[in-house]
Amino acid sequence: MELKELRTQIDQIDDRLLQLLNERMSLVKEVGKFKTKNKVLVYQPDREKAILDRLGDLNDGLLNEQAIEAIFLEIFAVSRNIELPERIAYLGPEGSFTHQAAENRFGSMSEYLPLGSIQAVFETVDTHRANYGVVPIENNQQGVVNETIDYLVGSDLKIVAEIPMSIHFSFATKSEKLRDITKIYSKDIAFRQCKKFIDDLYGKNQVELIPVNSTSKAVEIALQDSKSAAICSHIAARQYNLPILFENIEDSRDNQTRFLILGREIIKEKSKKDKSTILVKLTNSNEPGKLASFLQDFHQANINLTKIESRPAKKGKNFNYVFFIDFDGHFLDEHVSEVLEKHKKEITLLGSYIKLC
Ligand SMILES: O=C(O)C(=O)C[C@]1(C(=O)O)C=C[C@@H](O)C=C1
Repeated sequence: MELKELRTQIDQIDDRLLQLLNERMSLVKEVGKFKTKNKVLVYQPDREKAILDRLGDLNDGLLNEQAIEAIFLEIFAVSRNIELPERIAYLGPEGSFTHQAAENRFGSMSEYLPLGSIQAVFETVDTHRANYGVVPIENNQQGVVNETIDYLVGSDLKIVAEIPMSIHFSFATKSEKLRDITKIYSKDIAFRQCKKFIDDLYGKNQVELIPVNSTSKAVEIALQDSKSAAICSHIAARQYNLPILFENIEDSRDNQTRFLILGREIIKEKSKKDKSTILVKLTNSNEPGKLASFLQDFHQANINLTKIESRPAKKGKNFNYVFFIDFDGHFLDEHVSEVLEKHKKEITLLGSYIKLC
């Protein structure tokens, strides 16, 4: 078939796609009216996941799972904005990996607020200046982000979803010849994680590695100096239109960060596979066996604990601790609700949400 004919057919399909998308959005608008009237949350991650799963099972064409997900996450984001414009606060700066995680989930239609600290993200959601907040909670190479746990302990915000994201670095530069590059800018940690790539490309000592505060800053500098490059997130390079020469240059493919989406209300709908997060402040926690007997109740109810972190309670003179616990199951599951009820004085439920990792 001639190119012209192929393009005519593509145009016809695009016309149909547009019409179908608009039909979809009319229905979404009705859903929005229902939700406003009945005070139901706009963001329903379990419903989105169910749609993706259904489409994945149905699919027998050229699109792979990631492509379907990317297209539909963008459609959901547009839908949510039609229902109610969303404003997302995240730990900045722009172009950070948290920004990338937020955009992956909330799409390009939402309004984004880059903030300078995890505390500011909590405050902004708490005071209704944003609908949701996105913060990192742990990295599989470097452990938990204590600051996030500490603010979860001190705030009324809830966890509405988790976003696991593989951390990939890109090599971006204006230079057309690799051998012209004399300086590479990035965060310290990024140099460490891309050491093999840099050594392979430049050998030892042929290029100066200059650490800066954020990978977005690295991009800004590399944009000014065509004899330099930045090691950065994909989103940062794209934002400043700095050409990416190599993608996924990190030494280890296992580098994953988990982010949390924070909201003001707990998600009540269950999905096929949920997890929950609770905070536990044991009364008389110094009594021997207190923690063990508390955990035993979970074990007896057949609840699988997947994480337990302890943080200083920061109250009183003693060494008291708050436990941050993740387990499989939803707070509405009978076997879970019984244990939560038994320990209701000691437990604060932070949320039940779809388990993605
Ligand atoms: O089903 C809903 O509750 C909707 O609001 C519709 C829709 C969608 O576009 O399919 C949009 C947002 C929700 O997060 C889930 C699904």
